[in-house]
Amino acid sequence: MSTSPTIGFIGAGNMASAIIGGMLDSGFRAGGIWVSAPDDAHLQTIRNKFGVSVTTDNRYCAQQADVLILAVKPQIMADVCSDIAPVVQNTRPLMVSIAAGLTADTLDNWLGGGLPLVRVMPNTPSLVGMGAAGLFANNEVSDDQKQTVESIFNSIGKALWLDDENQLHAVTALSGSGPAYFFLMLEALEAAATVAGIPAETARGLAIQTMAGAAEMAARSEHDPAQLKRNVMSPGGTTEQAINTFEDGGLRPLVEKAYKAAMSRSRDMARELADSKQ
Ligand SMILES: NC(=O)C1=CN([C@@H]2O[C@H](COP(=O)(O)OP(=O)(O)OC[C@H]3O[C@@H](n4cnc5c(N)ncnc54)[C@H](OP(=O)(O)O)[C@@H]3O)[C@@H](O)[C@H]2O)C=CC1
Ligand SMILES: O=C(O)[C@@H]1CCC=N1
Repeated sequence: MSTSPTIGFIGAGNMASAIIGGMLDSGFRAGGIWVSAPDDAHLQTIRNKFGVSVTTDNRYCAQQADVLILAVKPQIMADVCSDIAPVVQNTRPLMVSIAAGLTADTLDNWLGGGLPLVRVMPNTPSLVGMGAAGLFANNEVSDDQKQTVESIFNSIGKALWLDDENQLHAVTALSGSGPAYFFLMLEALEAAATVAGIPAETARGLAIQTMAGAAEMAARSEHDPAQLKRNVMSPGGTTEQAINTFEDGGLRPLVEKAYKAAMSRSRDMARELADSKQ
């Protein structure tokens, strides 16, 4: 693979935009990126924002790419794959899918078989260079190609390889969906502080800074999160009251239940989508 491969994106939504924005910030060339999606007006917005090349023709985008990132909803992936299959069977780019649930075998089957394919479960903080991605490669992927995908996702955050594709369900429920869990916490904290009389803007600013500070501390500290939490809880103080309220209200089992619901949905999607096109 060349040192600066052309990267194609099929799909131009939330996740493709997050990855492209992060890649450009980290020094990838806009001239080396192609994006395809059905709505020309939306594509023009993407082109104006990022300076990338755009087309409404998925096959044309596929033809340009050394690395082709499939960034459409899982439910339309089969149609997209069967449309581009003749092109990619000819040009044999490194295929990358970021879709939740869809297995490498299912995707490879839809693409005509035998292609190098990496499944990635990224997340939206990729847009600000703080993404977290789990990666799994099928047997056709060379070490060189692995390095290429790793360098793309490391450029927008942290990329970690998995040996077992099944673990991607667990990663989806952790870091793929995870940003939404923390946004929910921000919403709830902001609402509670607003009810207590703090202006919404101030409440949001303090809540965000607190979440960012706690994450940075957890990342840098030699202590585990339980110890860091105890360090905030002065005996007989305020934090203890809040933490006891969370524990008594069943926050831990609720988190586990929510996590399992996301993981189970990922498994169900894999089954439903594989069955739907057989
Ligand atoms: N959102 C997230 O946090 C994460 C999402 N993912 C995965 O990423 C993938 C994309 O999700 P997300 O970005 O949120 O979804 P969006 O709905 O935001 O984006 C989907 C994109 O696909 C485009 N599209 C629709 N039909 C076609 C077609 N036939 N050919 C080409 N493009 C098409 C849409 O075009 P138009 O804009 O014109 O409608 C849109 O740009 C999913 O598979 C999801 O599982 C993975 C990790 C995290
Ligand atoms: O909710 C979803 O299905 C996708 C996958 C992970 C995050 N968003």
